[in-house]
Amino acid sequence: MLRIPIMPATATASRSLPDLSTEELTAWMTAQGYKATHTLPVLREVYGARAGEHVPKDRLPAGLMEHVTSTFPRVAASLARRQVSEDGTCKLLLRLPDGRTVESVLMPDYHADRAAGCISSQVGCAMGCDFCATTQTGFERNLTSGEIVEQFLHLRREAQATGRTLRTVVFMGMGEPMLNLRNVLEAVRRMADNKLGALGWRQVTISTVGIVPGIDELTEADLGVHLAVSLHAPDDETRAALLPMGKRFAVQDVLAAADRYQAQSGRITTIQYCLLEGVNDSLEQARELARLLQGRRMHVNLLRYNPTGLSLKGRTYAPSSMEQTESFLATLREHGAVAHLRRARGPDIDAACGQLRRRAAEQGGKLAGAAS
Ligand SMILES: C[S@@+](CC[C@H](N)C(=O)[O-])C[C@H]1O[C@@H](n2cnc3c(N)ncnc32)[C@H](O)[C@@H]1O
Ligand code: SF4
Repeated sequence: MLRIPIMPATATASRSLPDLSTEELTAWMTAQGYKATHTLPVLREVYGARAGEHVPKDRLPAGLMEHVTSTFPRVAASLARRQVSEDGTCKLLLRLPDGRTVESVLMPDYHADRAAGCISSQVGCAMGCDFCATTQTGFERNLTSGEIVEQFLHLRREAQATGRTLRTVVFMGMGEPMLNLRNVLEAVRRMADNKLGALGWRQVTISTVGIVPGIDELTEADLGVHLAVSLHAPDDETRAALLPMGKRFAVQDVLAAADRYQAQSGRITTIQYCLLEGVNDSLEQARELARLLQGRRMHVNLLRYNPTGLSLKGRTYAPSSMEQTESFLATLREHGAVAHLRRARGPDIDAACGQLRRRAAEQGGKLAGAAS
């Protein structure tokens, strides 16, 4: 099987606790004279749903947590910027130990006590999708598994501060998760391992621009997370004009890989479709999309486009009108597709992925991380 090359994560100087694998933490603890059986309670204390509460203190030797966290901090990333929208969406810009920055977003749920988190897998992105702000500053590096998990911990703290529980995590922030799959899966294991008690597998969604070997590796990994595929057009020509990866992987091949994932995991695949005026929002395209999805266990998530200024190719995209959006949705449904319109989040802040980071860079003179 064709394997995608795994771009190595650049190691950062300091290591936080989320950066350590269970085996690494166990090795350190036993070298310090603690029992290997104390690893799990320590990890539960850090990642558990009610971190710090549900592990009775007397099950850990006195001073162990302090010893661990003074050696390996709970988080190494610091908060560089925070934007809160009128709708409660909260966008964080986190500064990594090497000075680079990534975005993570907390989105309140319809349930007043729940929230969803959107996290990044890479600093920047190499995929060059024409309407996405993330890729405009290029690709800098993969995030380590710890840096991914730390976003989850930051968002969970934000959620807790507003009386919410972080219930789901989607990899829809900066970067293409399939090109950093080893670290993404390692992070997912730490966030969603039942033994650690933070989330469940089905509370995690990995979104991809449609890297077929990556989807197949996810199938092999057999974790039972949800898969989202960013399709954005039903035909290869329109898709390839928007997403360069569309030239490499045809629509039918991407959907066939998603079928394989669905057959193995039992999970319904989400098809992400960002409506761009005059580009991919005709009713004929809606009919074609519905035809493609016939007989497949997939549902369409229509996204409102967040304008981001000039595109990579120097184009200016506009979101489809509400009228056209509703007609597109109705046409999909009339032709048998299961489809929903995703609520626009944080329209009054830099809601599009990559925007806050870009603005911070413009205001700060240069991109964080380029400081060296
Ligand atoms: C930022 S990507 C990250 C995950 C992965 N790289 C992917 O493409 O699926 C998450 C989703 O946001 C969409 N997106 C990117 N820029 C957007 C924008 N300006 N407005 C609305 N959606 C956007 C992408 O097409 C994709 O469906
Ligand atoms: S849409 Fe996804 S794959 Fe495309 S440039 Fe943005 S982050 Fe990268």
